[in-house]
Amino acid sequence: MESARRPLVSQLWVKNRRNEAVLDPERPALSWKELQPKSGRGLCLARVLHRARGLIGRLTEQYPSVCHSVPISEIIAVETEQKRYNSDTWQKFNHHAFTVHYAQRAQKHCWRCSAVTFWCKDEELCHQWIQAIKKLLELQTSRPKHLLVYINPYGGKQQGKQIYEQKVAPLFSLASITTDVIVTERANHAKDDLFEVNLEKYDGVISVGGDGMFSEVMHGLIGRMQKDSSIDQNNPSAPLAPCNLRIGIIPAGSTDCICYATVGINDPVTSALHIIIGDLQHMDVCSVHHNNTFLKYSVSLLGYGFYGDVLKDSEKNRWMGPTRYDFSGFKTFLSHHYYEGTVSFQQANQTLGSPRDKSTCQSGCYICKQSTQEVEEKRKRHHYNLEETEDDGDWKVIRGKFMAINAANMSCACPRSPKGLSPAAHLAAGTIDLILVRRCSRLNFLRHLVRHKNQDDQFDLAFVEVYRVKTFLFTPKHSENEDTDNKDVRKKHFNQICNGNHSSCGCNHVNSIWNCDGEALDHAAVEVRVHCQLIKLFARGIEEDSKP
Ligand SMILES: CCCCCCCCCCCCC/C=C/[C@@H](O)[C@H](COP(=O)(O)O)NC(=O)CCCCCCCCCCCCCCC
Ligand SMILES: Nc1ncnc2c1ncn2[C@@H]1O[C@H](COP(=O)(O)OP(=O)(O)O)[C@@H](O)[C@H]1O
Ligand SMILES: [Ca+2]
Repeated sequence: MESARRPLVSQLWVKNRRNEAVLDPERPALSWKELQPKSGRGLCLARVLHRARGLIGRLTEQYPSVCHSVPISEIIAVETEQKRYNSDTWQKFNHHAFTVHYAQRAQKHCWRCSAVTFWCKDEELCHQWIQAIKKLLELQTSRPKHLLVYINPYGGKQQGKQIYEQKVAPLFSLASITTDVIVTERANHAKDDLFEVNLEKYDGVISVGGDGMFSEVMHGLIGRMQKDSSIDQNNPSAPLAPCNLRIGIIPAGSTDCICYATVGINDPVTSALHIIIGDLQHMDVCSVHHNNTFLKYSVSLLGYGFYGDVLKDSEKNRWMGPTRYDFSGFKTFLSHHYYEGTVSFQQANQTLGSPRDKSTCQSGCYICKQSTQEVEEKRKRHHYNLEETEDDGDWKVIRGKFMAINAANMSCACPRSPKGLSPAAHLAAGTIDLILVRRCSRLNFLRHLVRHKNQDDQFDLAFVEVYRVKTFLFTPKHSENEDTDNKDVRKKHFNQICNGNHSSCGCNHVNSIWNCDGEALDHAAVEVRVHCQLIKLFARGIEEDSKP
């Protein structure tokens, strides 16, 4: 037992160079460092070059005695080397080699699967190393072994199936992860399936597609949990049962903001590696109700006005792929609509930070960690039927004319806006950032939009307000029935680019619609409530310094 904790230290060869390799179960990490060749026994060209490099390095103080180190938690697999090296190396080491595959940070937030082959002088040493690494890998208990995968073949650029088969499946198989793969045949296929399937045999569910596909998987899992726990989703104040299965996202959609904002990049290989090593990121979920009827859950953006109109117009042009949003965004910008209504909300406790904070939510975020403890205590109290002591503040009511009402449950960072709609929003603090953009000129609205692309503060404008809240209500000024009936009111909302036939401008509504993670809601009047850390993802949040 004692020997299992001692480091394994051996001389192994990497690319024909002698290295000292150390497998330290205490750290726990695998490291290797090139050893300088011994003097004497003649001078071969390699040795001369090596010495010269050492000398130059010492003179310039950059001798490359690089020590490579890989945490065990980031090793993907270890395998006996098959014959793929030139026969010289193969002969020299009598065929004894093993290869370690590991996750390596490439560019910012982008991970790649790298491999290093260690050559051993004898078979026993080779076997000892492979067994020692495998033993440490077995201790990585958070890694998934069996996954259920849903692929939307029509998301984004319709590449979901190819992305999964070419970039992800080979990595899963290298890591000995087994999968049941379902290519969806219709909308809601994944969601409906998750209500029926035996989930006990899986360690996680993977969504291959965009935010809409993720939303389907999430609705399936959350809905199934509530059904199994006899919780009525129509009750807006019911404490929901959390989902134990983690969800993984392989980005293959149009915005992929849930992936981008939880991993830092929308890259299928990076996401696959986070899944394999069993990362964990808790995430808040908003429930949306209308008149005590459950409508939907949201994790990224709930947007009324501008983003609702963009969505409505873009659905007609799905054939354009992700470009549909830019096209409809441009059209919606020109149509320049505002909507009247009342927003009421309770501001969150100040310990949960502010949307104007300069620091952002990152891996190991202390505000989210604090919420983890609170949510655990709250669930315990609920389990033992103890009373809740909510100290939420007063309700604030704002009546007005809005260009946009955006509720960001996370930063909503995506390739279109790398810092997102609310750069300081938290992934798991149990809060939503409510952004109100009041009626303003086209130029001012453009100024606000442009700030999503640059470093300027998009909230530092007189017509923009932002609040950190736990719950909010929205009531449109005009009743929802009017929307389809009252043509006179519609006319009041014409503007210079709308010629009155409305077929192209999409402005024939007194009310806008809610864009809920890219899906349209059927009602404008909504009650929204955040459920702290309801779901878990195979991710780790944004790493501060993720350079190689
Ligand atoms: C002048 C440049 C202005 C650029 C403004 C970019 C703002 C981008 C904010 C993005 C927020 C994204 C929130 C994410 C929501 C997603 O869950 C959801 C679903 O994703 P899925 O398709 O993967 O399933 N996606 C969406 O609803 C798409 C929202 C995209 C909106 C793009 C708006 C482009 C606006 C362009 C205005 C151009 C004005 C030019 C005037 C000269
Ligand atoms: N096989 C399918 N056929 C049609 N629609 C589907 C299918 N599978 C999933 N969907 C639906 O497609 C919509 C968009 O999916 P998503 O993955 O978000 O792509 P995008 O990012 O391009 O919008 C979602 O509403 C999802 O429910
Ligand atoms: Ca979508």
